[in-house]
This record gives sequence, structure tokens and C-alpha cells, in this order.
Amino acid sequence: MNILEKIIAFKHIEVAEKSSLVPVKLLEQSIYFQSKVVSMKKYVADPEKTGIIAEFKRKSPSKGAINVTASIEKTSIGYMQAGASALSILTDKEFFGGSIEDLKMARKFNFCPILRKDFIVDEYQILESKSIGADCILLIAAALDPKRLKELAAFAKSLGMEVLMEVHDAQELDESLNEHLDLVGINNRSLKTFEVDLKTSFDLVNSIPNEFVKISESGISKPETLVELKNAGFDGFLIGETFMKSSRPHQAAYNFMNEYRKLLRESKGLVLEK
Ligand SMILES: O=P(O)(O)OC[C@@H](O)[C@@H](O)c1c[nH]c2ccccc12
Repeated sequence: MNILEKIIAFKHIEVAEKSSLVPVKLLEQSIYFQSKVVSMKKYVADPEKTGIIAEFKRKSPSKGAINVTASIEKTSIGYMQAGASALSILTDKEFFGGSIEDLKMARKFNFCPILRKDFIVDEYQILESKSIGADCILLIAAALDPKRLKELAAFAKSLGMEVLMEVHDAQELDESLNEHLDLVGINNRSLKTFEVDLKTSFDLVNSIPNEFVKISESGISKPETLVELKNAGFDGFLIGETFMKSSRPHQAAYNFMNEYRKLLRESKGLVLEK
């Protein structure tokens, strides 16, 4: 079993347990069922913003502990002040050290689009995402057959949420694109082998139809890379570890985004300061 298969098997058990403890009726009483989502599609594609989706990730199966002490309140607010377009919050506890509480806290302190980063295999998890204030869910093509992925995307849309579909090869992209998606992400890290290669993004960007907002995910460590990815056609960039591995992730994000804005101005020939 590869790591993705292991995680997916675990998620099916987790959903069965959770749904018997917290029934759907209870989830639906959350105030967030009445509130409108903040559009990730709109914020990420806004040319006035950086397009960066800044991720809160404490640990990962590939890296182990990344940052176990960072505060969700300080980090999420700091990310947004630094110029992020949106937040991505890991809610998986077992493999990534995240929690639903982290997302609830991020929601409490920020008005911005929030992506629930987890492994979604069931409608229950989408209702739960809505109940904690998430605006967007992630659906992983490598983890779902195309028909099921489409059903789950349609369900999220019926709740007014947005959907980011993640792929890492041309076949997944071909087979799983459907009309219920808002954003398409190219993951530079294989969830099966953990290998990271930015070439994946450059190779696939032109195969994403223009109606979808295009995101490059994982392994981005330099502001220069963002300029290249943007010039290649990406609207958004999902960045976790580069910020989180710092003892002050919000400060790392601030420095990174400042540098990125400077490079962008230079590449447009609009250098105002020395
Ligand atoms: O920390 P990185 O290399 O910047 O990557 C962020 C994000 O792309 C990565 O965490 C991720 C992409 N797809 C996922 C699916 C599940 C869990 C995590 C992920």
C-alpha cells in the first residue's frame, strides 16, 4: 500500500466513526450554513493580490515534524497581512498534525477564502467543512475515481462551496476534469512517492482549460520560481513548508511576499525605488 492508499483507507474509517458521533443534523445547525462563502477563485485570480495560498501545516508524512509550536491565530493573521490571497488549513490529524479546531480558529480571525486541506472521500466531510466555515474543498484525483470525484464536486457546489481539484499527471487531468470544479491544482509532489518536481507544473499548465483558475502546488521555495510560474500561466501558488519551517512562519511569509512583489515590479520594468 502506498501512503495515499493508507491515508484513504484511514479516512473511510474516520468518516464512519465521526458520522456516528456527530450526525449531519447537528452539523447543519452551524451558523456557517447561513453564511456565504468567500470566493477563492475570485481572490486568487485578482491581479491586485499575490495569488499565494498560504498553508498551515504542522507535519507531513514526507517531512515529519515541520513546526509543532506555531500559533494558528498569529500565523493565519500574519499570512494575510503579508499579502496572501487565501489560507489553506490542514485538518487531518493523523498524518499532518492538523485539526478542525485549527480551521475554526483561522475562520474566527480572518475574512478571506479558506481551503480545507484534507482527504475527502465522502459527502459527510463536505458538510463538516461547511459547518466549520471553510469556503473551498480539495478533491484529489489520485484518490477518487472520476465519477465519484464529480459527484463530490457537485455536492460541494450545491452547498455554495468552491472546489479545487488536484492532479499530478496528464491522465488524471484528462479523466477527472468536470464542470463542477473552480480551480485546478498541479501538485509538484507525488502523493505516492513524495518526489517533488516543478517541471510537473510547467508541463501541464497549458492543458488546463482557461475557465479554471490554475494553481501550482508544493515544493515552491523561492520568489523567483513564482515569477516563472506566473509567466507560464499560473494564477495561484500553494505554499506550506517554506513558511512553516521557519520559527516565525508569518515573518517568513512577509519576507517572501515582499521579495516576490519586488521581482514582479522589476520584471514589468516598473522599478520605482532604488
Ligand atoms: O509544503 P509545500 O511543499 O509548500 O506544499 C504545500 C501543499 O501543496 C501540500 O501540503 C499539499 C498538496 N496537496 C496536498 C494534499 C494533501 C495534503 C497536503 C498537500
